[in-house]
Amino acid sequence: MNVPSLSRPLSASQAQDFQPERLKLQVENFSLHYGREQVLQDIHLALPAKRVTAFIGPSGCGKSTLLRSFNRLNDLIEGCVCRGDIRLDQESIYAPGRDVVELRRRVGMVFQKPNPFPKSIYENVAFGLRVQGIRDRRTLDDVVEFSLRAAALWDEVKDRLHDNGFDLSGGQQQRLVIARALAVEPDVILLDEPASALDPISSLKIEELINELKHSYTIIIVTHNMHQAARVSDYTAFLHQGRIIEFGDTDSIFTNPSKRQTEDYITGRYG
Ligand SMILES: Nc1ncnc2c1ncn2[C@@H]1O[C@H](COP(=O)(O)OP(=O)(O)OP(=O)(O)O)[C@@H](O)[C@H]1O
Repeated sequence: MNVPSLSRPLSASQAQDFQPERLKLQVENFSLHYGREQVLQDIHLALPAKRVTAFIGPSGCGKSTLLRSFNRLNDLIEGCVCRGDIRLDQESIYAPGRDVVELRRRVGMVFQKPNPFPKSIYENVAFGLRVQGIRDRRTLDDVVEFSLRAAALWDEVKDRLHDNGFDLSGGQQQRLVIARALAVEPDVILLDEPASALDPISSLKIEELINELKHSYTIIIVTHNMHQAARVSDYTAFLHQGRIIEFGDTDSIFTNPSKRQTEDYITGRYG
């Protein structure tokens, strides 16, 4: 098989053809209902490792639902039923007996509104390790520093690690939440409109952070901001009424979409 260079984005057909070990997530014939309402229909997607994929589409088309399917957060919603499969590193995440706690450690999630815990900056980041029973101070210190550096927050908080997380600005809180997700060594980070509640400068900092993090993590971002999708993502999936209308490398989707619906959406004709 002709394996494209990882330094260049893939076209949709190349992504389908991509070597299995470099695919992080594969969605196969995936459908989801909330009660009687079908929200996702026959989704097929193949997402390469260590790349950023953006989900775009009009309000209510199912972007957040699809995002939540990658770490089975929808399981917590009563009446939610799904069919088909999602594989992480070739293994089904919906297989009977799958350890969902471990899945959510590997597939971390950051929401639109920063949600630090009412604890110190240090304890916010150390939280997941403490839950795992890790008590060794040196280990905790190292992971807290590593995670805060990786989230581009260390320099701003290193002298106030024992201040409450709520004392930070909104943008800093969002980076704190990202540090908390990084501390448990995820493979995948799901970002649901992570910058939409932030001011423009904080929003740009999150975008810069995403550009750094993609060297180490596979990232999926839901965003309503077309400029942001174009800036931060390598691939884009356009959803409409629960279906993937088009998926491909971001440059192609934004400059030369193959479907009329995609073009109408990204040029602001609807949605
Ligand atoms: N917990 C829930 N229970 C029942 N229906 C839900 C639930 N969450 C979402 N829905 C419905 O599922 C559909 C898809 O919602 P979802 O939030 O995934 O869309 P979205 O594309 O992310 O929308 P937005 O851009 O407005 O956030 C909508 O019709 C919504 O009303």
